[in-house]
Amino acid sequence: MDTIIQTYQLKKTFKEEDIIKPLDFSLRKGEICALIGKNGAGKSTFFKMLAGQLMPTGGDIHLFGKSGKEMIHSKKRMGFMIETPEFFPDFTATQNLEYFRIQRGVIEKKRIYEVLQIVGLANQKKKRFKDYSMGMKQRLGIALCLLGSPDCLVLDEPINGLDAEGIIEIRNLLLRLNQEKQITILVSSHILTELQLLATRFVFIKNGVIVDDLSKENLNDKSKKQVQLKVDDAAKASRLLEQAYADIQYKVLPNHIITIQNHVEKGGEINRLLVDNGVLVMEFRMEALNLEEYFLGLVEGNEK
Ligand SMILES: Nc1ncnc2c1ncn2[C@@H]1O[C@H](COP(=O)(O)OP(=O)(O)OP(=O)(O)O)[C@@H](O)[C@H]1O
Repeated sequence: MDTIIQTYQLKKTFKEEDIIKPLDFSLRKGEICALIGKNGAGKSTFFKMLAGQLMPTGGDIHLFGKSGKEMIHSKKRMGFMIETPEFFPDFTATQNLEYFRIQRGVIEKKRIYEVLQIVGLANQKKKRFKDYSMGMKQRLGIALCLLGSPDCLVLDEPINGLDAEGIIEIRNLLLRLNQEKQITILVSSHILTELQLLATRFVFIKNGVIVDDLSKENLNDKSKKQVQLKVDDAAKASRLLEQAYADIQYKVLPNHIITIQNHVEKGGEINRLLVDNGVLVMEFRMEALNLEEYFLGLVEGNEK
């Protein structure tokens, strides 16, 4: 079974507003898939439907190939962290996990020590939860997800609010879980760069719609620099560019600015082409593409 999560036309409406538009998504075994979207894009709503915390308005969910009542068994193979769990502030990690172990019916007590070992909290046995750093709190949340020995983790913004050190801790932990324990991971964030070093696949969500779905390699290609030009006649410059390069990818932005996403290595040649044909080039620069704006479609302009 290579597909772990599959949704078919999954939809959620709140008060007649479509928060998740009919959405087809699949998570394949072994992936670390990042779901990237601004606040309010619908990430938590989507995850809550996967976890069974929210009833979909329409569509279907399959987990490990099972849906409906049969999905109960598949759920046991999943670990969800949708909101930071309510841990007892005066309890230690062990005491907190013992409470949830009993509540969730995990038989083996020794599993607590195993998961604390995995998340690197085994040597913090005496510290109370309220004295934990944000990173440690998140790691305990992940330890709780791991109690039932899941094959797949679904984590909603586990890096949110962490400092640089905390981000590295969680990133390394998730990489280890994926590589050493073969756990498939679906993780969300509203900041692409937080997950850029972690994920193998990037899915961008905007207003409840998946607007792009890229492998790590595709994303790296897109991260290349772009050329930005300010000209006196954007329409003429566009015509010249299209005549010279049939496959050119560019956008015309307000104020006669043109950005070019491919052929960036030919910057000098492009400049000469425009100038030789009577276009005044007032500014010419190479800049890194703001991937988040690009993928979430925030950049205004006439996309070719
Ligand atoms: N129970 C609810 N009733 C009505 N509207 C809701 C409810 N839950 C979420 N929404 C709305 O759905 C939209 C998506 O919210 P959601 O929490 O899924 O977004 P998100 O991408 O996870 O963002 P964030 O990172 O801010 O949590 C928001 O506009 C939110 O106000």
